[in-house]
Amino acid sequence: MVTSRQTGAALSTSDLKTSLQPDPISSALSAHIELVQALEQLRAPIETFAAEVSAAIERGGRVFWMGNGGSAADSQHLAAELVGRFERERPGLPAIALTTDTAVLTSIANDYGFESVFARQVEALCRPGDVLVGMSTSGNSANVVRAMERAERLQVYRVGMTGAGGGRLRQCCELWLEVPSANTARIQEAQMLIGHILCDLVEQRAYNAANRH
Ligand SMILES: O=C(CO)[C@@H](O)[C@H](O)[C@H](O)[C@H](O)COP(=O)(O)O
Ligand SMILES: [Zn+2]
Repeated sequence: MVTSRQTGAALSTSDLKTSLQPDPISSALSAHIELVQALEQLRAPIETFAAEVSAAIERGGRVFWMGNGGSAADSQHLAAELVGRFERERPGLPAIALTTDTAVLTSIANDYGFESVFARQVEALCRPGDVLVGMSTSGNSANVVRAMERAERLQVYRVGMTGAGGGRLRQCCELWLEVPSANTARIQEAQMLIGHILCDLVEQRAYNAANRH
């Protein structure tokens, strides 16, 4: 069996199909465009996502991001947009990616196992009223699921961003954003678009608050 992940999940039929396409460029572009158009159906959950993140920040909370592989990079990218700047000048916003500190990640993985790398950080850093965002294409990464379960006990607002179906992550988050695709790369592209829209909405609110007279 062809496997692609640490989780041992088999490559999906659509992943395999993509590698056999006679015109991979056109097929990737068409699949991307079709998926982006389908994101209109996520308008309401995206608005809720932005409202929850803004409300958490306004009450002194923080937004934490986590994920594996491409989703780790995406977590860092989105945290950076909020701490630094997206498109407007406004105060820095408190966002933290749980994927960055190699000493913390390796000590937890070495002493407790890789499945605990995010959960242990959630236990140490998250407080009631914070937001935790889990980015996963399968929804089945054990370290992300375990961290969400830990966050529930801490009264942290939990957002799951997944591909079609949502895997195990769907069950343990309060807000679920489902990108309707089974192709890992296409899901990640759509998740970054959702993330950038979120940054725009949250930043706009922070900008308005900072410039109110
Ligand atoms: O970026 C890619 C594939 O596009 C990979 O690095 C991918 O993120 C890794 O295989 C992850 O381990 C997949 O985890 P998940 O999205 O199922 O939670
Ligand atoms: Zn990728």
